[in-house]
Amino acid sequence: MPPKKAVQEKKPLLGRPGNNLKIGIVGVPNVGKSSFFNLLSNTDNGIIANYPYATIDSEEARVPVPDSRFDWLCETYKPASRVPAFLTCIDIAGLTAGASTGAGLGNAFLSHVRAVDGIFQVTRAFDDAEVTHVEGDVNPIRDMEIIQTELRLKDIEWVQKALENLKKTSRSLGNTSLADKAKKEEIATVEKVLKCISEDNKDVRKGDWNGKEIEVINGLQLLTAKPVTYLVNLSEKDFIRKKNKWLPKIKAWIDEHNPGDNLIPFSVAFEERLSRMSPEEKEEEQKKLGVTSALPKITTAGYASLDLIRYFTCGPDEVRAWTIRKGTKAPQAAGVIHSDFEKKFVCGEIMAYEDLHEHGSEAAVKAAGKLRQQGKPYEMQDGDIAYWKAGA
Ligand SMILES: Nc1ncnc2c1ncn2[C@@H]1O[C@H](COP(=O)(O)OP(=O)(O)OP(=O)(O)O)[C@@H](O)[C@H]1O
Ligand SMILES: [Mg+2]
Repeated sequence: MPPKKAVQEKKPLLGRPGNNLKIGIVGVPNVGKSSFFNLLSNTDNGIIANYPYATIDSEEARVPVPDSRFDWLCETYKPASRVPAFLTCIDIAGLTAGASTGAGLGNAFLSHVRAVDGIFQVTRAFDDAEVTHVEGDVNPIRDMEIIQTELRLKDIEWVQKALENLKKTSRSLGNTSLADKAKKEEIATVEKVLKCISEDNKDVRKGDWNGKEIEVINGLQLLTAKPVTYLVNLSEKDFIRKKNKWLPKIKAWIDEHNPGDNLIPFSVAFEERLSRMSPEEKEEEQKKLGVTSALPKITTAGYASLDLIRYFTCGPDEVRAWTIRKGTKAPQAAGVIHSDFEKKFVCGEIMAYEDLHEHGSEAAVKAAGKLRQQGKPYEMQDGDIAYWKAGA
C-alpha cells in the first residue's frame, strides 16, 4: 500500500486580509524618500527638500506594475482601453530615534506605518555634504538599526497592552467555558509573539508561526510583521559602477537580522536625470552606461512582497489586470470586478497566459483543450485569463 499522504495545513497569509494592499516608504529623515516616491509615481506630490521632516502628511499614489504579459495582451487584442495592475504607494514622514516614545513626529509617524501592509525601507548610502543627515553622518547600518529598534519597541508596547486586556477578559470568563479555552490559546500566542520580538530579537515576520497563530497575529496589526524591501539610495556614480562601500555591510546586516529580505540598490540622482529625458534618450543613455533604471524592479518586488498576483480580462473593449492576493479562489477573484460576480458566481472560463502566448489565439487554446471551466474551489494562478459567468 502506498504511504498515506501527509495532509498539509494551508496557512493563512501574514498580513491584513484583502486585495487592496498598500506599501509605505519608510526611513530616517532626509534620505530621499519623497524624491523616490515622486520618481516611482511620476508625480510631484511628494514634498522634497534638503532638510529633515519635509514630509509630514503622507501622500498616496498608484504606480503601474510593469508586466510584459500585459503588454503582449494589449498588442494582441488592441483594446480601446488598457488598465495595468497598480501598486499603491505611500510617502511617509521620516522616523527618528525615540519615535516610539514620541520623539520627532513620533506616534503620528508610527500610525502611518501601521496603516500600510508592506514597507519600502529607503536607506542613504550616498555622500553629499550638501544634504543634511539628522544623525550627523552617513551610516546606513545605524539607520537601519534605528528603524528596526523603533518598530520593535512600538510592537512590544502594543503587544504588552493586548496581553493585559486579554488576561483581564479571560479572568472574567471563568474557568470552564469553551470561550475561555480559546482565550487561553490566544494568550499563549501573544506571549510567544512578545518573546519573539523582545527576547529572540526577531521581527515578527521572521518567526515560525502555524495557521492559528497567524490569525491571532493578523488581528494585532504589528509593524514588524510587515514585509520589508530594503532600497539603498546611492550616488549616481556608485550606481553606475555597481559599487559602494556600504553595500556588502548592508547585505551582511540583512542576512544576520532579517534573512531573506530583498535588497535593491538604486540612485535617486540617476533616476532623476533619466526622468528628464525623452523615452528615446532614456533608452540610449541606459544602453550607453550598461545600467537600467531600478524603478521597474522595485515596483515588481514591492507588489510580490505583499503576496499579490494578477489575472487578466481580455477583449476588444478592454485588457485589464486585476490584483488579488495569492490563494484567492475564483468567486472572490470575480468579486474584485463586481460583487455580483461573486454573489451569483457560476463558473469561470480560464486559460493560462502561457497557453495563449504559445498557441496564439483563444480558439487555438480551446482546440488544444486548455481553456478550462473552473468552479468555486478553483484557486487563481498568476497570469490566468478569465471570463466569468454569473447568474441573473
Ligand atoms: N542619491 C542622491 N544623491 C544626491 N542627493 C540626493 C540623493 N537622493 C536624495 N537626495 C537629496 O536629498 C534631499 C532629501 O530628499 P527628500 O526630501 O526626498 O528626502 P525624505 O527622505 O523624503 O526627507 P523627509 O524625511 O524630510 O521627508 C533632497 O535635497 C534630495 O535632492
Ligand atoms: Mg519626505
